[in-house]
Amino acid sequence: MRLKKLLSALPFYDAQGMLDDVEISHLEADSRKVKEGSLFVCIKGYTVDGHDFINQAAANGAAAILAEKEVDASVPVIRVASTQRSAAVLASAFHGHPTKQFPLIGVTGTNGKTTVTYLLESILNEYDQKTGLIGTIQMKIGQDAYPVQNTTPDALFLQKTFQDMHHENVDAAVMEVSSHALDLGRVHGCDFDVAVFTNLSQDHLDYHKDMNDYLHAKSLLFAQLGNTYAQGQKKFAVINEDDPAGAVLRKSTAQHVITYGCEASAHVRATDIQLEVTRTAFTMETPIGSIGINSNLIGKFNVYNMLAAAAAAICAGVPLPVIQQSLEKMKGVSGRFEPVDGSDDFAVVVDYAHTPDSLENVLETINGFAENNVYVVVGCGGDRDKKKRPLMASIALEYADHAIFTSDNPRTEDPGAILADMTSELSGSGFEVVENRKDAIARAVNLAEKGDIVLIAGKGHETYQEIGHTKYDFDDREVAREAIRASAAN
Ligand SMILES: CC(=O)N[C@H]1[C@@H](OP(=O)(O)OP(=O)(O)OC[C@H]2O[C@@H](n3ccc(=O)[nH]c3=O)[C@H](O)[C@@H]2O)O[C@H](CO)[C@@H](O)[C@@H]1O[C@H](C)C(=O)N[C@@H](C)C(=O)N[C@H](CCC(=O)O)C(=O)O
Ligand SMILES: Nc1ncnc2c1ncn2[C@@H]1O[C@H](COP(=O)(O)OP(=O)(O)OP(=O)(O)O)[C@@H](O)[C@H]1O
Ligand SMILES: N[C@H](CCC[C@H](N)C(=O)O)C(=O)O
Ligand SMILES: [Mg+2]
Repeated sequence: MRLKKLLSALPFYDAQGMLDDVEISHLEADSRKVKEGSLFVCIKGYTVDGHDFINQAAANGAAAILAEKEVDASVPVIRVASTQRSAAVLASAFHGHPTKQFPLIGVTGTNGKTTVTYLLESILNEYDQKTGLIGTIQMKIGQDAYPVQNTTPDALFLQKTFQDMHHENVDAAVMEVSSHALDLGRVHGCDFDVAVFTNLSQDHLDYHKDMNDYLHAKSLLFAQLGNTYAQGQKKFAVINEDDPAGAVLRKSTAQHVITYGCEASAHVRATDIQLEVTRTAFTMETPIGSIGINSNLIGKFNVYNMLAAAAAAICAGVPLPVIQQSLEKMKGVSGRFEPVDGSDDFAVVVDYAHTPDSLENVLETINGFAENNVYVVVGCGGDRDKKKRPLMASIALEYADHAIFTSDNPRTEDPGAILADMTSELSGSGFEVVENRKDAIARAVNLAEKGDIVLIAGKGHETYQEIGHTKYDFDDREVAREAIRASAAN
């Protein structure tokens, strides 16, 4: 594409050098991956500054540079106020505005995003729609899956991926939208049709200044839905009525608001909820009728996830019987309340709870079913919100009969220091510290007796443990299975 044509997507820019005949073949934010004809986007990162790699980009064949700072280069330089935001808009234009080609559903909130996107994928598939999916576990086009590094990838990867989805004829796409992505403008350039809010509780206070700042980032998804109605276009905000943050978020958009929850005022509402150890049943009342749901998903928090997915599916025009069939078929999401087989005496559950609220929800659910003792194995990630560490530890102690505190992904932090942060406010008994995660899981399994439940929290579907900058193979489910086998053999 001609650079000048591409730049018509931006309202303002300063140009340095001759742009007339410049042809752009590719957009790239990593100088090491620049090819002949790339537009190199300089991003001031958390670790390094992309502006420092202009020479390498030019040497690799960059046709032009998009920069925020004044820079010298042998190729034309386009200066903008925010390269991150401008790059998102340019990437959308470069790839033919792919998100205008199919409905896009974005899901944000502290907990439940992955679960809601998987529920939506399965509802849309049940409705014979081919879907795209982007989130924490993976990226999917139809049934083909690809690995991802971030829950919400950077804008250049995102827009290219949406173009691939369009070429593969997806009927709709569902994606998780993290607060980091909203704050960093990764989703600028996405034309969302439905925006879903799950809930807000403490997390990521290493990144966001405070809870208000975090809420503000979430609100950007709803603001991005727009405040004007295009001819014939219907856009929806799907909001959790029972979460106090919902009242703020609904004011961030002038589009239609559909609420869900257990309160009588919600548009999509759960009544007669029956929480059982192997299933959850409830009645779902909606503006287009009522259905009974008998689901394999466990816990009241999953009732909220199902309501959110159903409300978004209703907005996307899916009939109620299809929603019902799909929710009832859904087996669960990898690493979310996933049982580990192997013992006839006690139960072992692996779950991705890595925030205070999710840990509390899962432990509350387990306590509701436990015939005997509840054991929890849990740690906190390194290079992440330190403020959640003591909170998670006291929740573990409050709800479990015995807590074993261990390492999650220590990353570049000292595992002992993370554990000290977790246990700093605890006193008395009811917990122990076993730094090595494999040993901690084995310890819990060895302690468990008939009727007990062991919860292994925090890493869910992850198949690695990140220590320093290295990811070592580690899967809680495999480690637990091995520990159960070893304990049965003794
Ligand atoms: C804090 C944060 O968001 N960091 C993201 C950021 O990394 P960074 O700022 O460190 O990048 P950097 O290494 O300083 O590089 C800056 C620029 O220089 C370029 N560069 C660098 C080196 C070089 O030789 N040449 C060059 O051009 C880089 O390509 C980049 O464009 O840009 C990277 C590329 O897009 C991201 O992968 C990375 O996410 C890291 C891995 C991360 O952990 N992010 C977390 C905090 C995150 O975003 N999490 C959210 C929420 C998860 C949840 O739901 O809870 C998510 O959406 O994943
Ligand atoms: N609606 C919910 N409310 C509270 N906790 C939930 C809810 N849904 C799931 N959880 C808990 O949070 C954990 C993570 O769920 P899920 O992966 O769906 O959330 P997420 O928002 O995608 O998380 P992440 O921010 O890491 O991407 C689950 O394993 C469960 O413990
Ligand atoms: N998306 C979250 C996942 C946390 C998972 C937990 N296992 C950890 O490593 O802290 C994050 O990057 O903060
Ligand atoms: Mg997720």
